[in-house]
Amino acid sequence: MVKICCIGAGYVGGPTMAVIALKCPEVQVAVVDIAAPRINAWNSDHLPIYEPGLEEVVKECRGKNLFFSTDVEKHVAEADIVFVSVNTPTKTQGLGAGKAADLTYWESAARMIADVSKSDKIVVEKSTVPVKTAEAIEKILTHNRKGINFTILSNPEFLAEGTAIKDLFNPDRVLIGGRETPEGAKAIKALKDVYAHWVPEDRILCTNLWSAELSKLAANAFLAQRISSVNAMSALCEATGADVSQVSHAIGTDSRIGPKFLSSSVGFGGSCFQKDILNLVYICECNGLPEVANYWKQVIRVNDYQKTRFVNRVVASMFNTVSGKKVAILGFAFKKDTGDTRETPAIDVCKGLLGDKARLSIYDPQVTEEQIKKDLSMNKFDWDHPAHLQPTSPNSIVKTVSVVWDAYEATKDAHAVCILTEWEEFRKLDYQKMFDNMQKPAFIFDGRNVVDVDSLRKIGFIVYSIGKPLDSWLKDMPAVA
Ligand SMILES: NC(=O)c1ccc[n+]([C@@H]2O[C@H](COP(=O)([O-])OP(=O)(O)OC[C@H]3O[C@@H](n4cnc5c(N)ncnc54)[C@H](O)[C@@H]3O)[C@@H](O)[C@H]2O)c1
Ligand SMILES: O=c1ccn([C@@H]2O[C@H](COP(=O)(O)OP(=O)(O)O[C@H]3O[C@H](CO)[C@@H](O)[C@H](O)[C@H]3O)[C@@H](O)[C@H]2O)c(=O)[nH]1
Repeated sequence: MVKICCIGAGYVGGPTMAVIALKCPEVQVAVVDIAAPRINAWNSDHLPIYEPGLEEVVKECRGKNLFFSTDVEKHVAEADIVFVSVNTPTKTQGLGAGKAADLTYWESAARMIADVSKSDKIVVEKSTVPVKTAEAIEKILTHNRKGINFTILSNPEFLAEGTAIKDLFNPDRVLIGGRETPEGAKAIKALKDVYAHWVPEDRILCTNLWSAELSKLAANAFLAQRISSVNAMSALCEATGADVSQVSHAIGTDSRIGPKFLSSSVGFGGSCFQKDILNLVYICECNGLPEVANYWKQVIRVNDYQKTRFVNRVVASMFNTVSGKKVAILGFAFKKDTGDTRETPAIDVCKGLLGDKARLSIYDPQVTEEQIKKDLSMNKFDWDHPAHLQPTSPNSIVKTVSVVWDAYEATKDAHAVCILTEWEEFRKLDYQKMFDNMQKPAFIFDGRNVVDVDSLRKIGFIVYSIGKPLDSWLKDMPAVA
């Protein structure tokens, strides 16, 4: 029986291993983590992450060929294939701070693999890492190897949160990179055999190690670039009277451009895009390519501009001050169908409004009060570390923030509503009821284009919807980003 162990029971390790266990009943899969609460949650009825379809898959396999454990060393020692899916945060200190990937967790996992192994192993990079990381990992493994053979593969993950199970069941492609040696080819085949249980052969792409590592960073850079491009257009739409949804549709029908990933928003969030682009920028700089670095840096700059532009629009529209005013925030997760808040644009928007002394009432169907308060008190990049290394006590900024479990409660007596996540339920709210219970003039700032602007204007709201033709009220109160 092939034994797989995955180090890191997070958003990637948990779902990917659960799907491998489901699709390969004869393979034994152990997912291990240093965070005991996370492992306990995986073993309970309340999984540590919300992801449609995940619970069913876990329940089907858990205890049969899928195990969650804190006994990292035991399961690594027993495994034939070890996936490493630990955090690879942005460095906050020292060389490359604010850009380079921090490989502390990866390195400590590699050292532990070298220490506890008693048999040959394939070690798979599942985390997103800088190109050429495999070379460093190989050095750590082989330096301590005691006659054991380690073969390293790169198998980056392309799942998106909220659709992780769908993406894993039916991936556009699985990418496996390995050394162009007989051992490398043998290891690639072993991993390919796992995925071939359910992924068609022509969708399993095999490349050299560096192409696989770089393709992951390149894919995220290209995806984020589309969003920054459409968001840049949204500012021009507002200035000219064009409608960004119509522009997206018009350009997306060109088959060379395609319709996906052209939805204008308050900015992209999530644990990956910003981190991976910063990492790419750093690699370009280290390779003496400042023009290439600047090109990609601009994707992040436009994303920051979009969030600032949104906050400025809110404040400028409300007579240039939100001091003491109640502002309802609908949606805090970085996208719908997830409870994940990592790098969510809601953090920057809320911090911007709090900076102007607003009182916030926040509602998100999947995010807890504890998480929101933690996010609003944390420093940039602190979130991407194992739970026990994150700050715990919220600071004073969160005193003017309340978190409620209902959109109507959040908007009661509010001066304005900001929609920051595109949850389906926000399309179906009773906006008349909401309007009746708000201060007047009542404002809606839709950062996700979920509301029907015309019907809300008929109710009496002053509506701002990103990239849409401006209300005459807003035209008279220009926001300078
Ligand atoms: N979240 C996504 O959608 C996504 C998609 C593709 C790739 N990635 C990449 O995958 C990697 C993991 O991302 P994630 O979202 O699953 O992160 P996560 O924070 O949810 O999970 C990482 C887990 O690794 C554990 N860990 C860290 N060091 C460890 C060690 N030495 N031994 C055992 N466990 C350890 C942490 O406790 C944590 O539970 C990152 O490199 C990320 O960029 C993420
Ligand atoms: O047209 C769009 C599409 C997305 N977004 C935003 O972009 C962010 C990222 O969305 P998405 O890519 O769907 O989610 P992630 O889970 O961050 O997935 C991305 O990052 C993962 C981690 O590397 C990759 O594996 C995935 O392929 C890649 O899509 C979210 O804030 C979305 O709201 C937009 O603003 N407009």
